[in-house]
Amino acid sequence: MTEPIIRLTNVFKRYDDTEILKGIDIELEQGKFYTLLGPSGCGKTTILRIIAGFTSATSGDVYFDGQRINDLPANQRKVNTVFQDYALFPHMNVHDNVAFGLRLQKKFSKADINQRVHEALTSVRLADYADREISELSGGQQQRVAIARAIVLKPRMLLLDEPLSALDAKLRRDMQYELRDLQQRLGITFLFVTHDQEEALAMSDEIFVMNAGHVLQSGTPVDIYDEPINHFVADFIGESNILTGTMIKDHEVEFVGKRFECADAGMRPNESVEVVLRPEDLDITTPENGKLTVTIESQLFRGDYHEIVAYDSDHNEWLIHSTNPATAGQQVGLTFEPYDIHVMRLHETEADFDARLERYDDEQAEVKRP
Ligand SMILES: Nc1ncnc2c1ncn2[C@@H]1O[C@H](COP(=O)(O)OP(=O)(O)OP(=O)(O)O)[C@@H](O)[C@H]1O
Repeated sequence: MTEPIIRLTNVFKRYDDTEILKGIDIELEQGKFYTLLGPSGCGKTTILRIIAGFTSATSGDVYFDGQRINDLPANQRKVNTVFQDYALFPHMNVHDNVAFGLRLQKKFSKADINQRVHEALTSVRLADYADREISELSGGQQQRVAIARAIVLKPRMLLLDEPLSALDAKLRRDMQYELRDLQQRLGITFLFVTHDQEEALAMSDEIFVMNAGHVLQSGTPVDIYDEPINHFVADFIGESNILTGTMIKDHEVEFVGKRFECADAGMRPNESVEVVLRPEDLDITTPENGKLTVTIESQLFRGDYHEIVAYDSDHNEWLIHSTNPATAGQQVGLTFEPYDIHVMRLHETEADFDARLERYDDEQAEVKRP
């Protein structure tokens, strides 16, 4: 394997008596789109700041291309940051904002600077806006100037700290496509910070799900969505029905007093577990054709599905995205497939989880999604 562009090993960060990062190990490969995802205050920005060199790790190591860079000043690192508030200079026009970092380096001719600014503005589709004042731009355009200002320096890596949070929903979605497209065109590594799980799922090659100073799980959006490692991840990513259950034996789990075939394996017989079923993997049918009977509490029509809330005989609440409508008070059967059941151990580390999946991968293939 080629050397990762960034490697953090056992990174801790303490402010006064508070431990903000508690042993972060991450590796980022060249040319991929990575996202740090987690609730406010979990330490995402602190990781960016350590990589950028704006703050240092209390302990642990930071490598860039295999070289330890803990003590390298920020301005000598081949990374640039796009901040949440853009941090543009309001008294300069678009061209001068983008040219600022190049001029500061004092090694480029005027013609070089003009050429590079033009290229950067073209990349973000603002080539015609070079002479505009910042105050004459929309929020989305200002965001693109901030990105142009970062990429004009030709960094090997771009750090993006919640860059879309100030935009309205429609613009935010457009910018998600644009950023993803830009990353692929430039071929440089992006490390993107967000607390928005939909944004992370839509944009990333790989996501690091964080909580309280730890990376809980890393993987592709599909891996994390389909195989959340624990309750926090299952709850944070997408919508979930999470139930307590018992793993009877490999490929057989019990919940709500019934036993079901499932894909999971590698737990102790009769081990207590949690079971995740995604609302979109459930549908409703007649009670006799269902795997479980539930009573409908309410429903909302959402355009392409009916969002149903129901309760089972153990009083667990179920969220169902059904293709069929239902009426409050009605008893219906729930349908789902063995591969829609995701079983989680109660206290499993990511390393143990990965090892278990690898061990049981062949067996899982038997009941996996076709
Ligand atoms: N300079 C500092 N001094 C003391 N505490 C700090 C400092 N910088 C950050 N913190 C604390 O560290 C914790 C993590 O902050 P960080 O900005 O990394 O979180 P985050 O996950 O990026 O959250 P958000 O999405 O709200 O920005 C927070 O509790 C914050 O108050």
